[in-house]
Amino acid sequence: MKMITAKDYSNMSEKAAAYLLDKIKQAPDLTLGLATGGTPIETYKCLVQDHKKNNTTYQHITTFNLDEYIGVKAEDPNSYYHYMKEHLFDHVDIPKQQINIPNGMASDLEQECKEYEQKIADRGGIDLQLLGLGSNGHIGFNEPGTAFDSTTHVIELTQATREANARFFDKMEEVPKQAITMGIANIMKSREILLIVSGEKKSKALDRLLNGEIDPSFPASILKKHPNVTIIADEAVLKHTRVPSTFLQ
Ligand SMILES: N[C@@H]1[C@@H](O)[C@H](O)[C@@H](COP(=O)(O)O)O[C@@H]1O
Repeated sequence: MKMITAKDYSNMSEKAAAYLLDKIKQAPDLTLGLATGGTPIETYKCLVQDHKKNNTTYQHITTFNLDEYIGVKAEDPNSYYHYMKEHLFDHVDIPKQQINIPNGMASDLEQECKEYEQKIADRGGIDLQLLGLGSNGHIGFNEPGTAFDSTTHVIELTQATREANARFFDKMEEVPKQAITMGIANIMKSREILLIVSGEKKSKALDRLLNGEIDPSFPASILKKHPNVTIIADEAVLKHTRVPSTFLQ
């Protein structure tokens, strides 16, 4: 794993977007794994600004989102489908048929997971996966205890995750209890991973990732076994994180 440091959230977002754009320019038919949550919002904003200014094209890009809430309609402002349209897809030239997000309204969720797996496989896997870090170490919605060899599956969200995401909803009761998420094996199979982490509240999690044991009780810990992970972290998170010197470029 290597670490790129950023001054603050904006600077982290600019660096993350520049990193992604560099890869997109090198391989315009890239298969990108995308994340939601608060952390990537400004990264997407930078991609949109770049698209407007420099015309970087997404015509041949294929995307796979990590996860989606179960029981939230696509048009609901809290669906990850809606989030992606709002923050990225409606503002760049990616063809709709190249966008993949699990369908949390599918009547047969097991079948939906299988089909999502197949779509990823048919595309030849993910080239570059963008990741955020949950405070409890979740990646995608792979909560603590999720098997490292898991593939796309239905997950019960922990109370901590529901509380962390409650800020996007009107009431706590509206926060879904389940989601579909790519598994840890899917994430680990991506050829490259870009993990973005910002803010003091993520210090404990980043510290555990960098210094703790590799253990399913902290799903992100498996990233240490991936051969090509880049972390972009801002000063606020790094202030209370012990960074082993081997991680610094
Ligand atoms: N499912 C998402 C993850 O993909 C995200 O990376 C993580 C961190 O979220 P945030 O960036 O809002 O801190 O939790 C969310 O619940």
